[in-house]
Amino acid sequence: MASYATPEGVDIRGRYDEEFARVLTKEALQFVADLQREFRGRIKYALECRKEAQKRYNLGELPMFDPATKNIRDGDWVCAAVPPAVADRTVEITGPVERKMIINALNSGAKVFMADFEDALTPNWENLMRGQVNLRDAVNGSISYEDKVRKRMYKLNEKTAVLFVRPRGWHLPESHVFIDGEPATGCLVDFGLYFFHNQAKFRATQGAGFGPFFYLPKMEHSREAKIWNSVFERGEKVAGIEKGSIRGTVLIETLPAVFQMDEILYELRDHSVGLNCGRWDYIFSYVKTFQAHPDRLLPDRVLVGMGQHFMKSYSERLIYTCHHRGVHAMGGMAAQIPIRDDPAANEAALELVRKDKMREVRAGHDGTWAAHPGLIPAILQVFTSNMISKPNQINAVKREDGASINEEDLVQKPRGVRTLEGLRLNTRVGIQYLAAWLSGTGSVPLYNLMEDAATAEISRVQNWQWLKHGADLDGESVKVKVTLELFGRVVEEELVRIEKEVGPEKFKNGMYKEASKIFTRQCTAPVLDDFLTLDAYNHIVVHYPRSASRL
Ligand SMILES: CC(=O)SCCNC(=O)CCNC(=O)[C@H](O)C(C)(C)COP(=O)(O)OP(=O)(O)OC[C@H]1O[C@@H](n2cnc3c(N)ncnc32)[C@H](O)[C@@H]1OP(=O)(O)O
Ligand SMILES: O=CC(=O)O
Ligand SMILES: [Mg+2]
Repeated sequence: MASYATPEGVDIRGRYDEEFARVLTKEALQFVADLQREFRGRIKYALECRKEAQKRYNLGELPMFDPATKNIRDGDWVCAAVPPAVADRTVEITGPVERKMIINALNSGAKVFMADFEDALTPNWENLMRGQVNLRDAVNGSISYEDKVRKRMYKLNEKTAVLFVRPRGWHLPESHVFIDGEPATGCLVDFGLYFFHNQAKFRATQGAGFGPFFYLPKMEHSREAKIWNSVFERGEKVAGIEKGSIRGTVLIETLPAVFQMDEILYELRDHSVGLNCGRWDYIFSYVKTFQAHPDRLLPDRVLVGMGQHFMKSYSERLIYTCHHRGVHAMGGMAAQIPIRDDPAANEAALELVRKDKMREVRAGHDGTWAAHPGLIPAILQVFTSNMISKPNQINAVKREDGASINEEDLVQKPRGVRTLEGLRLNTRVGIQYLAAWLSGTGSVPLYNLMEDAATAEISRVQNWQWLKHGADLDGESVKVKVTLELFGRVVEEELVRIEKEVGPEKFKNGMYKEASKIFTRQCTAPVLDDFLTLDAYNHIVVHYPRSASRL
């Protein structure tokens, strides 16, 4: 049986495939193994620090600005100049590293495409390795895809979006790649393979001498940004390219990170191209951080938007920080997507997206995200007609008022009602998302909204929080408390509703029952699981020669 040629200490346990073998070369694996060996100690320490910080929040502490790094916040430094290739980031489309979607996204008219190994992707072996093959072909310009059923051929246009790649967060292991007897760190595999194969071509064709470009997710502290900075420096050294060639935009999508924005930019100051408001994970992180604070229960998920004081404060402080340091302040993702079969509903969804983007551009954001190509013309229109300067507003909108946004603003309790329908919707969405994720699809349309790992996390932790603290639900004629009994009934009833909605055939062949088990266990766990996908990951690991997964 054919197998991968691996360097000393590296063991590939995923399926062998000739195409994958062209990515998993001995030299590329050596690069990944070197990264793993050099940084594993620091990564473990950073993850331990997250746990320690959480213990303090559980004892009642609130996240805050660190007095020890006041000099960095007060300092008069700026990040390296923005590379010309990414000066204009008015609209960025995002999507999983799936072949057809990569082509569609690069051709979409967006300025940037963020190819996602993270929130939008199930990190199973096939998706990850095909994703690497697809990105290599995309950077080469040779990517194509044939839809045989629709008799349609996909290939790249003359002009395409600039590619950014988002590797997984620090917490996710890659259990198909063992290095010195331990699973590799997922993001080092994603970064390492992509960088090794594409860095030279990318700089020559897309980055005008700079790149590759990355989005860096889910960090909680500047020490994690410092590790990424060292990883970038290591990559530059191995490739023999100038320091500052590689660039990354950090997603501010955890509550602790909002108090570290200057420090994160400072650590990455030679390699930064800004920050982005990862609003969905941010909401998830608010619940996680305050998991032991019964006075900070979230209202229904649909009510936690950018209008909540803590969310508004976060985006404005981010704009102020980025512009102060000379880099882009990127907006986030509106969850609405086009609704094909209902023009009125479609227009209403588009209007919500326009409103969200209007708020962002007026606040001073330099660009924003689109979940779907159908939204790009409207978003582009809102941004280009309302920006004070082009191609970005870095120097035009300073938001000096952002300096006075304080710790209280950033953690202010969200307002709104909690309802039984909220509990039901969380459950219905959480189970359906997880069923899709287990089957290999990491972003799905549900009830006319985009759902991915970040939005599903909100459903999970909100249910957990309401159960843990016995939240009272509003709007019922008699007082209703969220209890295990009530939740058990809701899960049963929502499963029946899901079966009705998707049909018995799809329900039987899908992973709904398995998803319901995992989701229910996580919502009722005595101690909150750190991540939905960390536990669920064990269910998608398939070692070769084939061993049974846990399902
Ligand atoms: C919280 C966060 O992290 S946000 C970032 C992570 N999340 C994402 O990136 C989500 C990206 N978006 C998507 O995955 C999809 O748009 C979904 C799942 C929400 C909706 O998908 P679908 O229902 O399949 O979309 P729909 O059927 O309308 O697609 C129409 C066409 O647009 C394409 N398309 C849809 N979304 C995208 C996208 N984001 N990028 C590229 N192409 C896309 C489809 O491939 C399809 O192409 P085709 O006509 O050539 O076949
Ligand atoms: O990654 C983006 C988010 O909103 O989460
Ligand atoms: Mg996210």
